[in-house]
Amino acid sequence: MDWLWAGARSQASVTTRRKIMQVNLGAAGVALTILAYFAYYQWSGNPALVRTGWAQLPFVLGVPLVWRLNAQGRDQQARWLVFALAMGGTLAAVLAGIGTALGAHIYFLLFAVLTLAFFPLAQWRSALVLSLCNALIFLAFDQWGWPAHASLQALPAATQKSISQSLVVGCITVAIALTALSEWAADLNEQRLLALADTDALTGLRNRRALLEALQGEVARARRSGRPLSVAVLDLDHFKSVNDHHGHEAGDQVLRQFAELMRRELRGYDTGGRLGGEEFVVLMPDTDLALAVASIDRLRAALAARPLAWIDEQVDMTVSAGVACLSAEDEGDGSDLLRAADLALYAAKRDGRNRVRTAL
Ligand SMILES: Nc1nc2c(ncn2[C@@H]2O[C@H](COP(=O)(O)OP(=O)(O)OP(=O)(O)O)[C@@H](O)[C@H]2O)c(=O)[nH]1
Repeated sequence: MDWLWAGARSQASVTTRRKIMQVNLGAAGVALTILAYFAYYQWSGNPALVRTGWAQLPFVLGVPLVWRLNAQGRDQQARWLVFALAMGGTLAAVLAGIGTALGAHIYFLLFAVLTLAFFPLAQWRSALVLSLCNALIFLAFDQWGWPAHASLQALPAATQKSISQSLVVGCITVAIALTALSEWAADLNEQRLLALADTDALTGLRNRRALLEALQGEVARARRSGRPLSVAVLDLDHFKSVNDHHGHEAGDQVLRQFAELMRRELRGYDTGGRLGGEEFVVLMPDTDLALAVASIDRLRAALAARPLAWIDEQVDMTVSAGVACLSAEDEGDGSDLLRAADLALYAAKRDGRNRVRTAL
């Protein structure tokens, strides 16, 4: 799927991402249409159709270039190129053998409409120029026509009619497929953006915003069900010295490796996230204080037992944690619970680090 995202990932604007993905899809549509007709024309054995297939084929070669231009951030050129390929391919087909008698030039009408969808609003002039060009080419062919190759004209009227129908059906199918696919791509894009908004870029864990939102949800759930909810705040010990001795990159790597350890060690229904800096949080629904402490202590022990790796060096790391539990009698909300866990964390630091303490 990388070809679809090529260039869209790095864009800040949702609209630009969407347009880039549409162009990438459009390029795939051009390639598939040309290849499908190529196969059909070769199979027919009619010299005019065979010629038409070969005349269109070179335009497929430009499709990877569209994806590449998008990947390089040259999305405007990519947009023009995809239309140049589609228009060039159709023009070659009409002029090389199929002519206008069978209605192949209807594709120019399709391009006239698609242009308006593929160009962002900010480039409406380009879109309009290209759309008008396509509409004019269609009208010119429709008015004056272009003769088909003799061998096509020699085909029985019924065969000519079915080819003509297949071209119209093909045109409609391409339009529907591209519209549906671009909606699907936009949807994927939106889901991806939503996920990104909840994700900490460095560790891939939930970020502060998502954690606080999940915490409020879990508190409400715990209140409804009367089940306990535990929260742990964890802070890597003397993390500053990792940055100071090994550099900021090493610090980042340590944070990523700790996040990986959290994923491995935590239970499936716990939610881990990074609150910021070297501070992490674990939400443990349906978990009383004793069970939560045991769970977090297992994570602490796993980190203490295994140095983290940074290039050829080993970084000994430990973590301190504070755990608090919301029981049915407690009145406080999510922030109170987090504050209690934070106070317990300070106690763990004060008592010598590399330990788990609980809120009173
Ligand atoms: N590499 C890296 N460092 C970070 C990041 N966020 C915060 N830091 C650093 O983390 C360090 C935190 O240092 P302190 O708050 O003094 O805590 P500590 O050294 O872990 O000491 P204790 O918590 O008392 O054990 C600071 O030097 C920050 O610059 C990050 O995303 N990457």
